[in-house]
Amino acid sequence: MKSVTYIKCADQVVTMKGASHLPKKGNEMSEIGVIENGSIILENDKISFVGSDQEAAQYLESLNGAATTIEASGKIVTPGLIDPHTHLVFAGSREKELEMRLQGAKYIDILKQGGGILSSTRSTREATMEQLVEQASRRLDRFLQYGVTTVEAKSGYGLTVEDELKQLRAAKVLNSIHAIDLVSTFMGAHAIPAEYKDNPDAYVNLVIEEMIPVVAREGLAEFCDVFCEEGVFTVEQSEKILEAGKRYGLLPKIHADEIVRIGGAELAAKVGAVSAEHLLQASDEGIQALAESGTIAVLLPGTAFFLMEKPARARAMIDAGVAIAISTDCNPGSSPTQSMPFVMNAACLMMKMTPAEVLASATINAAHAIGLADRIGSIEVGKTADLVLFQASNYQTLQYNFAVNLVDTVIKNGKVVVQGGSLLGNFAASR
Ligand SMILES: N=CN[C@@H](CCC(=O)O)C(=O)O
Ligand SMILES: [Zn+2]
Repeated sequence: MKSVTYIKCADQVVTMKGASHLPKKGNEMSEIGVIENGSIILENDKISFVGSDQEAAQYLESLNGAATTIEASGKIVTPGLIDPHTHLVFAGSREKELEMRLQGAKYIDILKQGGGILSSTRSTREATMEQLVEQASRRLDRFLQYGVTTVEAKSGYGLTVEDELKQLRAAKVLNSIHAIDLVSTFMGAHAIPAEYKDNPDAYVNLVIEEMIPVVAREGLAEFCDVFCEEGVFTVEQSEKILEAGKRYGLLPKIHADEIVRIGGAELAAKVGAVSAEHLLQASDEGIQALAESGTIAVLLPGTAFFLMEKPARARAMIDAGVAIAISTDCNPGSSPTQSMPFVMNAACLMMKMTPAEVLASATINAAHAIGLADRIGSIEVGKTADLVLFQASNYQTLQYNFAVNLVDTVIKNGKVVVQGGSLLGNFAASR
């Protein structure tokens, strides 16, 4: 039987209407399609009506059947938040590195000394796939409570064929058991593993010749990502890996210009990357190149916060016409958080993005960054019913009342999965 849900008279419905073909850039990022006193009707897992409450009542009558009503007065409704960049599946934690960094150690030097990503690689290699699923599903529960309904997840803590596959298979299991939808990215080029320290090119060959073909053959990822960084993968190595991924149908993404400006943004444009991530050090030329290639800048202000660095130049990017998405970068070393709302606050308060731009970055533009904008990221008829009801009477409050979780209700595929801020267990991970 068809289920009908009537979300009645929200103070605001933030629709993000009209950007399913191309991401919002420049001034478009401020056009977020707010309907005052708006209502939404869901039929099964799809949105079938968005508009004024009066029109909604008429539409409901035409359906001629019972509907479940969710009173939304005193709340706003947005599309489900989308996190387009996480390293969700890993074992272990690295709080000692925070202490080291507070005493002056640099994030990249900890990696060069065999810690950092390589420390998480050791723990992840030791874990079974079931243990990875168990640990990541708890993180997904938290994402859901923060209003996130879709998450991209990268591999990159295995760094052997088998361990990379183990991480990607864990993500596949999570996608099938958890309410949150996952999109997978292969990131075997996340670090040079210790056993290849003296022969990084041999590891690049392993990624290209063995890892990429098997990941593609097993259908375990949609995207291929590389940590293009001084002391990690060079621009040349990164290009080879991303081009190899493209030959196997894996769309390129790139961790670019995070710590040292080595031309990662320019490379992203050159290979036609879907997105370039981090970009703290991106040059004016790099930003211009991203604008021209239509590559989305996925900015990670929570990472800049946690690494105590200056964030990316979001305003310069918006002025140049680059489309921006934002993300938690959830990972054990540089951003151990699942809080999209906090990251949204950081985007506003550290990068001076307006509340409207922030919401566009966390919804429709994030959907574009993971290739799903035809299905999610906006509240439009025909789209998947992924929605968040926040305890707020206008969208600006989400950035004003900072570091507070204002999520009241989360609807995923037309079903309520968070109510009154609490997970409804039967929809969360089945553990
Ligand atoms: N910078 C590279 N990769 C991750 C961090 C991974 C880690 O430190 O474990 C990032 O995006 O921040
Ligand atoms: Zn990352």
